[in-house]
Amino acid sequence: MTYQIVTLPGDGIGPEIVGEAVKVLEKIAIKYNHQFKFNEQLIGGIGIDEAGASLPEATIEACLKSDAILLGAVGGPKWDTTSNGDRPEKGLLKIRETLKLFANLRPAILYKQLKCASPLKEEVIGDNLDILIVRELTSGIYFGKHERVVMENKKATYAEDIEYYNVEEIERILKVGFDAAMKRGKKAVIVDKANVLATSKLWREVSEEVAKEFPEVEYSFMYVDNAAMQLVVNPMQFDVIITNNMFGDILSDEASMLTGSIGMLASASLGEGSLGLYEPSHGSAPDIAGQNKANPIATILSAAMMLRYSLGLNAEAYAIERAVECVLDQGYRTSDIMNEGMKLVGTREMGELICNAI
Ligand SMILES: NC(=O)C1=CN([C@@H]2O[C@H](COP(=O)(O)OP(=O)(O)OC[C@H]3O[C@@H](n4cnc5c(N)ncnc54)[C@H](O)[C@@H]3O)[C@@H](O)[C@H]2O)C=CC1
Ligand SMILES: CC(C)CC(=O)C(=O)O
Ligand SMILES: [Mg+2]
Repeated sequence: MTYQIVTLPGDGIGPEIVGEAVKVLEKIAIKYNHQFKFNEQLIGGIGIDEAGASLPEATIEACLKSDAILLGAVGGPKWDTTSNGDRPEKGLLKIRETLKLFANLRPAILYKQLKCASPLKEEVIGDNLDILIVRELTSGIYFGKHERVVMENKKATYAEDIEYYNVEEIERILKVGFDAAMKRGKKAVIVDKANVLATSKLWREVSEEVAKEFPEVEYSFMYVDNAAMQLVVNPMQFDVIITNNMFGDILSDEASMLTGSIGMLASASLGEGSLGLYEPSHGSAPDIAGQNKANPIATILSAAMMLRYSLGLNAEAYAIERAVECVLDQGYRTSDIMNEGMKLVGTREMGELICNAI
């Protein structure tokens, strides 16, 4: 069968890690007799440089015609102050919004081989850590009004960012979260700041209603400040965490360290249909870009999620996940997950090793 895949390498380490994930998908295509047609498009800083926009029209058109999208990362100091107000991150937010990808699934899974790569004590992370963060992705403060008003009297200058959620937006992400919990450990924690925020209070009300549709799911609420602490004190208490756009962004970076590195955390951004966007949870890592140092595993595992969720290729997704485990079993590590006695490899070598293990 033939599948159309748009690749959006983006900036910084993006091209390096997407390159390795494409190699892995090419190996899958050979082994399982599929055809993946890759169509590379621009997004982020390179979009601004080469096409004058962080999300060029041609990219949107290609994505809409595709079966799935694989993205690297966007951003970098070069574009932190552009003259027309555009910046790489705007392209990322816009593609999520345009494709209506409201549900961001970020699994923080500890590979047993990486227990000692985490800065947390082994007894804290346990043996089977597997948390799914379900993050709302197309609303909240990232999509509210952002304004800066400069007054003549400098002291009166102000800026504001508005957090907005309506019932429909909250309901649909909660349903994704509760549904995921039903297929896992049947436990959901809704993370908010309901002791302060009106939006969080609304999330709680809607949660009580949605929960009635999932009577088997044991659910509770937790304030985000406590959740940040609980994730490092007792991460094993969590099964599914459901939360808003900004809290999910922050907590998923924190949860990544339970797995050893942000370079291990894959993600899937999904909407109502089968079209999805798959990307590692990390950014463009300008500090290591172009040095063959980036860990490509988060992107490779995101490609596995793409096979599972958008293309329905479960066996193939599983083959990638097993290949990653096999390479970790053999002791190969990129520098972010390196430990004594292990074999240090670069981005390209890690990609090759995973291909060879398929
Ligand atoms: N989805 C996206 O495209 C995102 C883009 N960004 C953008 O990325 C740029 C850098 O942001 P930062 O805050 O530094 O976050 P970052 O996630 O790019 O990097 C944070 C730290 O993690 C390390 N790191 C990240 N990915 C890694 C990997 N695969 N292997 C090994 N180490 C890895 C980096 O070297 C750095 O030390 C900014 O322009 C930011 O706006 C940030 C987050 C998400
Ligand atoms: C750069 C942001 C817009 C996105 C982000 O940090 C993320 O999705 O993890
Ligand atoms: Mg982030």
